[in-house]
Amino acid sequence: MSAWKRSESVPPRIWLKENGIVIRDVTPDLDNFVIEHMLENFARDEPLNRSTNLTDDPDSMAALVTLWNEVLPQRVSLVALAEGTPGANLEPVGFDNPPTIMGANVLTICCKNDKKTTFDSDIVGDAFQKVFKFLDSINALVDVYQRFGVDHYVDAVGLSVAPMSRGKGLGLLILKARLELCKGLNIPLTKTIFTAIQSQKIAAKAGFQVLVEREYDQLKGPDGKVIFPDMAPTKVIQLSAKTIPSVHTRKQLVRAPTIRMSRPAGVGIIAIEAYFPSQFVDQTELEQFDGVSAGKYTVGLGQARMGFCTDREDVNSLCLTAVQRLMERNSIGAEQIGRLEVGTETILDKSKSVKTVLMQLFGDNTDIEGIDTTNACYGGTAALFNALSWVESSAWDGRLAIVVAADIAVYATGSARPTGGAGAMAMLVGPNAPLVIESGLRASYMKHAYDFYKPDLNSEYPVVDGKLSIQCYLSALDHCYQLYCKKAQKANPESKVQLNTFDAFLFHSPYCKLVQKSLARLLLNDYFLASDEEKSKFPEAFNSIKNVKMEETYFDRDVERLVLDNSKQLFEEKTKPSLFLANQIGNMYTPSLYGGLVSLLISREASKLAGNRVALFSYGSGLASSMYSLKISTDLAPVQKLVDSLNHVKPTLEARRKIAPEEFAATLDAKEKNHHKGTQSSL
Ligand SMILES: CC(=O)CC(=O)SCCNC(=O)CCNC(=O)[C@H](O)C(C)(C)COP(=O)(O)OP(=O)(O)OC[C@H]1O[C@@H](n2cnc3c(N)ncnc32)[C@H](O)[C@@H]1OP(=O)(O)O
Ligand SMILES: CC(=O)SCCNC(=O)CCNC(=O)[C@H](O)C(C)(C)COP(=O)(O)OP(=O)(O)OC[C@H]1O[C@@H](n2cnc3c(N)ncnc32)[C@H](O)[C@@H]1OP(=O)(O)O
Repeated sequence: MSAWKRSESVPPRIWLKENGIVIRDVTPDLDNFVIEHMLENFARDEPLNRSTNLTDDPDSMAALVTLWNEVLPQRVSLVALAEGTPGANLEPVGFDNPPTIMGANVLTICCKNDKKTTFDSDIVGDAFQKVFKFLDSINALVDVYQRFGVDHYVDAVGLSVAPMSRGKGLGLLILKARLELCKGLNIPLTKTIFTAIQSQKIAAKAGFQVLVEREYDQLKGPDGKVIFPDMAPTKVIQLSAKTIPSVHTRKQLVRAPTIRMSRPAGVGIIAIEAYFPSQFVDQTELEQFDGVSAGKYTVGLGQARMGFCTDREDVNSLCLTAVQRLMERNSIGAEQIGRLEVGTETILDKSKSVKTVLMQLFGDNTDIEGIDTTNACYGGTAALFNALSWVESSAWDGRLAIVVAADIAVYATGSARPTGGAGAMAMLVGPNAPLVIESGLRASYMKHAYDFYKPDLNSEYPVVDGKLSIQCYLSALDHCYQLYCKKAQKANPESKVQLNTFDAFLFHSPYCKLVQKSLARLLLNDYFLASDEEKSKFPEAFNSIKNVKMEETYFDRDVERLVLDNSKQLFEEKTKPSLFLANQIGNMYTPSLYGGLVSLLISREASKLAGNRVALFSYGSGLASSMYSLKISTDLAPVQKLVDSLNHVKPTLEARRKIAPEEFAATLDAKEKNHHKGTQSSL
C-alpha cells in the first residue's frame, strides 16, 4: 500500500454540495458504513463482479473488505449523503445515528515508488483473484506516471450509487467532488478503470480522457473463452484519466523554475462577492441640484450614478452581508476558513476591528487569523496581500482565507461630493484558484502626503486637496508601472512589459475619467521607456513631447490630449469594461479596484476571459500604492463557475431605487448630525 499520507493540515471537509446532496470525506466513523454500502451495492452490481458472481464467494467478499480497509485510512475516499441527514454536516455518526449512504467512491493514492500491491493468498477468493488480475493487466497497458509526468495520482477502488439514487446524476457529482478533492490535496491526476457503461458516460462528462479501451467480447482466456461473459449493456472497458489543471505536474514545475515545490500551486482569488447599497442618486439630477454646469459630473468625471447608504447600514453590516453571501454562494463552511482580513477606512470604533464583528458568522471556529488594515483606499489590497502571504507561508494549515474590502465614501458638499460611493467586495483566497496572482511581480510606491485624509474623528468626511490628490495618484501610477516593468524585465529579460502585455488593465477608480487618463498615462510611460527605435514607431505627434519631463506633465493639457487620443482604442478594450460598477456606484474606496475585477468578469463570456493576463493598480491617499498582476486560468470550468456566481450583479444593480438629490442630501445631513452619537452596538 502507498506510503502517501494526507496532511493533517487539511481537516475532513465537504468537497461538493449540490441539489441537496453533500459529498464529503469518509472519516473513520464512516468506514464500516461505507464498506457495508459497497458490499451491498458495488460487490453485487459492478459488471465484473456480477459476471463472476462475486457475491456468492465469501472469500472474495472478504478480500474486498480487506482491500477497502487498507485504503480507507489514506482518507481520500468520498461518501454522498443527503443534506440534513446524519453526518452531512461532518458531525460524527454511529449506530445511534447511522448515516443513509447514497453513494461512495473508495479512493486510493498511488505513488511512483510504491511496492506492487499483494494480498494474502489465503483470503483471495477465485472471483476476486480473477477480477484483480484482469484489472492489473489493463493497468499495465499504460504508464500514467510517465505519460503525465506525475509521481502520484488518485485511483479508484470502487464507485457506487445506491439503487434508489441512481439515474439522478449522483455518480457524476461524486466524480466532480473527486476533482475538488484532488485540487484541495494538490494531487495532479486521477485515473480509473471504468468497467460499466454508466460510469463510462459520467466519466466522459467529468472530463476524463480514455487512454485504453478493450471490447469485453474480444477478451479471451487461454481456453479461447470470453473471460467475462454476459456484460451487456456494457461493451467495453476503459482506462481513463483526468489531469487537475490548476495543480502543477512535475513536468510543469520543471518548466517554471520560479515556482518552488514547497509553495501551494495557483494561489489567488477563488471566488468573489459584490455587495452595494440598494439606493442611488442620479448624477445628472445631482448636477442640476448642485447648480453646476450640465455634464460636469456625467462627462467631466464620467459618473452615471452614485450608490449611498442610509443610516440603516454601516461598514459592519456591509461586511457581514458580503462575507455571508460569499460563503453561502460558494458552499463554504465556517470550518474551512483559517484567515479573515478586512480592508477599510470607514472607522466605526477606534479599537474594535470589523474583523471581530465578522466572527459572529463563524460559529465554533474561533481559530481564524487576521485583523483590519487601514490606509485610505489601499487597505483592501494590503488585506489581500496578507491573505496571499499566509497561504504561501509556513503558517498555512490548508484552510482558505477571506478578504473583505468595504467602505462608505461620503464627502462634504462641494466639488468632491459627486465622487462618493459605497460597497463591499469579499474574496475567497486559496490555492488552485481561477484567478492566480502572479508571483514575484509586484511594485509598490509608498510616500508621505496629505492629499486626502481624515483628521477629524468626529466627522465621516475627509479633508481633500483635489488637485494634489490627482497629482499623487498619477505620480504613484508612474512609479509603480515603471518599477513593475523593470522587475518583470529582470525576471524575464527576453520580454518587455508594455500596455499590450496585458489583456486588461484595472485601476482604483476615484472617478472614471481619472481612470481613462491613467490608462493614457501608461501610454506616455511606454513612450518614455521605449528605445529610440521603438519611439520611431509611435505616431509622429509624439516627437513634440520628446524632451518634456514626466513629472511636469500631470496637468499639461497638450500631453494629456495626445495620449488620450492615442489610447482610445486601448481604453475601450482593456479598461472600460472594468469601469461598469465604478460608473454605476461611484468610488467605493477600498473595494473600488475589486469592483473593477467583478466588472471585468461580468463583461464577457468565460471562454473569452480564460487565459487572460490582467494588471491591477491600487492607490490609497496618504499614500500607499501597488501594481500587481493576475492570470485567469485556462481551465474553463472554474472560470465559468466564477463568472456564473456573479450573474446576480447586473439585475441587482438595476433593481436599486433611485432617490432624489434632495433626499440624498437630507440623508447625508442626518448622518452627519448623528455620526458617532449612537450606542456602541452596530446597526
Ligand atoms: C479619494 C480616493 O479615492 C483617493 C484618490 O484616488 S485621490 C485622486 C482623485 N481625487 C479624488 O477623488 C478626491 C475627491 N474628489 C474631488 O476632490 C473632486 O471631485 C475632483 C478634484 C476630482 C474634481 O473637482 P472639480 O473642482 O469639480 O474639478 P474640475 O476640474 O472643475 O472638473 C472635473 C472635470 O470635469 C470637467 N467638466 C467640468 N464641467 C463640465 C461640464 N459641464 N461638462 C463636461 N465636463 C466638465 C472639467 O473640465 C474637468 O475635466 P478635466 O479633468 O479633463 O479637465
Ligand atoms: C471505478 C468503478 O468502480 S467503475 C464501476 C462503476 N460502479 C458500478 O458499476 C457499481 C454499480 N453501479 C452504480 O452504482 C451506478 O450505476 C454508477 C455509480 C456507475 C452510476 O450511477 P448514476 O450516477 O446514478 O448513473 P446513471 O444511472 O445516471 O447513469 C449514467 C449514464 O449512463 C446511462 N445509462 C444508464 N443505464 C444505461 C444502459 N443500460 N445503457 C446505456 N446507458 C445507460 C444513463 O442514461 C446516464 O447517461 P446520461 O447522463 O447521458 O443520461
